[in-house]
Amino acid sequence: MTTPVLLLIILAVVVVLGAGIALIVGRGRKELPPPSELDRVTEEVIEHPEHPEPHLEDEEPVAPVSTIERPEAPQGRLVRLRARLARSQGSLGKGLLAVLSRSTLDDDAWEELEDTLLAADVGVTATDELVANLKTRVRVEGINDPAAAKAALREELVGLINPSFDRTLVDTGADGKPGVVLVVGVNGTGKTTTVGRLARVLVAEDKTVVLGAADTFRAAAADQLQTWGERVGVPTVRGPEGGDPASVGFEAVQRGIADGLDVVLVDTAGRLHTKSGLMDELGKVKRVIEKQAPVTEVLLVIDATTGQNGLTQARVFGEVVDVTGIVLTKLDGTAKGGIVIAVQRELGVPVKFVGLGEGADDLAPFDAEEFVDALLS
Ligand SMILES: Nc1nc2c(ncn2[C@@H]2O[C@H](COP(=O)(O)OP(=O)(O)OP(=O)(O)O)[C@@H](O)[C@H]2O)c(=O)[nH]1
Repeated sequence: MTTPVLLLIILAVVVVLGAGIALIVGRGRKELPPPSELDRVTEEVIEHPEHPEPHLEDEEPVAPVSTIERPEAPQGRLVRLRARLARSQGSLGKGLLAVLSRSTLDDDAWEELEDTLLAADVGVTATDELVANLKTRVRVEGINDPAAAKAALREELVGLINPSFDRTLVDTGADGKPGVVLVVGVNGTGKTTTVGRLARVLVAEDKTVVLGAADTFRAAAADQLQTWGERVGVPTVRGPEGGDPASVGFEAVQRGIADGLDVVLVDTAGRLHTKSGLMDELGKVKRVIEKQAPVTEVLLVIDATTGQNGLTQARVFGEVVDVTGIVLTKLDGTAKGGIVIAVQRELGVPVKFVGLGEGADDLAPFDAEEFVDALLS
């Protein structure tokens, strides 16, 4: 072999080897996050050593929602939902009115009234109170016609639901910080749905919002929340599946402060009130969030169809996180609207919203008089 040919072969081998090495090195580099991302993660670990897990927003993107919706305006929503409430609680109202429209209110009639109230989950003490008050009024005021009896029943029911409770959502923060709303409850009560619907209510009021997906048990839950947000153009802060929920709450509020937003809505994982470890974790979520800004509202979501169990949940959650308002969901799926009275008594805090269907705007602010009127319509 001549020297030029030998040189050519050596040159070709060097070129091929060089290209191969460059390819391998290039692939290795691709797997590292960009330097700016690494810096951010490192900073977070240094800043919050108690939550060492890095949190990347929108880490697992879900399919983007193409158009941003305009949520239903409050007025139209109320008219529509009032009718639905009347339909769902119709049998309770009819039952009560049927008893009161009798020509004589004898012991049997009072007993029947009592049974109807108990069957609607009003609770024993509230039922006893209502029946005793009505009996007295019938006697003292000489009520002897159905219309007057209905008016007295209306007043007594409104009184039991306590119209003086302030039922406005406390979503305004102090010192230029956002309002922070923490949404808690047992599994499947409708927490994520409620956060999504509240975001829509706030967007319809022209407020700026960020969502915190502190349900890190299931990636699907964070996806679900993110989709709710995307539908109305609201961002979601989320963490890795199985990560620290307190960290996600902390970061969501941090984001709310940094971006000068009005409200941070934090969704939490469903937890059984009987599991003390999970309840402790919830207490921690609130404490960690409050390193950034005070939680202005803790909403406990209760499924109206769960009856007595809902009351036990209310008691235990109330002990751990100072519940300030109740959201009663699935009221469309039960005629046991009396739970409104029972749960307020149990916790001493107002029902602020009721869920009346599976639609995106099927959440209504609760109002004592409207509720009773719908019941007795
Ligand atoms: N009929 C009716 N269904 C509702 C209402 N609110 C929520 N739901 C339904 O209840 C189911 C559970 O809702 P989610 O929001 O996923 O409940 P969650 O509490 O976040 O559930 P976990 O994260 O598993 O604890 C969904 O199918 C909702 O559509 C309501 O007011 N009426």
